[in-house]
Amino acid sequence: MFHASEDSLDDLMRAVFKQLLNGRGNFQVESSKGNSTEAFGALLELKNPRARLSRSFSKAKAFSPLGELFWYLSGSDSVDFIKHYIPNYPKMIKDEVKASGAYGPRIFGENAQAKLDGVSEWDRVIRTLREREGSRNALVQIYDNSDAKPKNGDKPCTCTIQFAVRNKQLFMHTHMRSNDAFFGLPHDIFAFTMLQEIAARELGFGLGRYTHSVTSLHLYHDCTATEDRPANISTSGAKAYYREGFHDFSPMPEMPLGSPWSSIEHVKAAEQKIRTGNIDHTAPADLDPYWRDFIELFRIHKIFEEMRKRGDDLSTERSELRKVVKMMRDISPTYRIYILGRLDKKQSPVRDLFENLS
Ligand SMILES: O=c1ccn([C@H]2C[C@H](O)[C@@H](COP(=O)(O)O)O2)c(=O)[nH]1
Repeated sequence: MFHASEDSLDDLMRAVFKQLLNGRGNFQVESSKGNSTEAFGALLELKNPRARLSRSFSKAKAFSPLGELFWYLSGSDSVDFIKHYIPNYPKMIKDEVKASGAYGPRIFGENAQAKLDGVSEWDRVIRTLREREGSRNALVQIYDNSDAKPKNGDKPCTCTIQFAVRNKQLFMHTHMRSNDAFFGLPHDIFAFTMLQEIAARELGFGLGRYTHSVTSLHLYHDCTATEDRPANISTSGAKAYYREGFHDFSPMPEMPLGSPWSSIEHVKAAEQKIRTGNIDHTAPADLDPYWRDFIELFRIHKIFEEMRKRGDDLSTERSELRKVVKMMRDISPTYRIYILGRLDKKQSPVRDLFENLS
């Protein structure tokens, strides 16, 4: 069995890549999604669940995990929604319209209606822990037996998410049947630890540790694109990441105290407006900066997406980039590296535009 317990997502990924690139006892597995090296039976622990974003040169991504989180919170199974943040999604699940394995509807109800009515699986878990802090029943089952039946359907990789209160702190444990160490793992840990912090705030407990068990934790071998699947650069990517050495440690800001759900509703509404074209949509004035930052990041992502679709050259100064610089001044410096990562900022004038940020 492989296990690792670390302070940050980067330290955890480093331990996982070390095992999958050079460790003992791994399996070589052939699957329809490509050949991979697998650690069978893995247990990971993130001691500081707020250190959930990579600060590395090659894996520092915030936009796609944040987009995926709000896809879950919206209870959506729309491929159109998630492909705005993860363009390869339709190819990965082989469906252009509906992600049948989407987690959001299973946790919060379709389009989060059950959450709005207070009858979702999430609400049941929260009630369970309110009634009895020591409960071992506060879990949501995501993978269902019926998922095994559709032949080519998108099957959830997550089996259960479970919460528990210990020493007045909210702990969370996720079990996954299958986890892609390079692309899936950082997204999954980000989303699940955010759900953990949301539940901790809703219940009024501190944030405990996050644990994550996986039956098949695997690293795909590099391969070129075929008609059926996109190219994969996981193994060379993991090697490049490993060569970077240790990364700086910078946890995300703490979520404001109190139930976060009214703020989440504001961000959900804003995300939808921005994604569907209203790029200038701004947050309500009284929204806490923690949540306002997410809205600004969604706006910045939309600006970059529009530029990418038009094929704009990101090394020249343009009005959209000046707008991004202006927005960056008002959001937490934690997120700057993710924004800079979207630029070809090595040359002036873009370099000067972003370096003069105070
Ligand atoms: O939240 C998710 C969803 C999917 N996957 C990866 C795991 C597998 O590489 C692939 C799904 O393939 P199967 O296990 O269904 O064959 O997607 C994840 O890592 N995390």
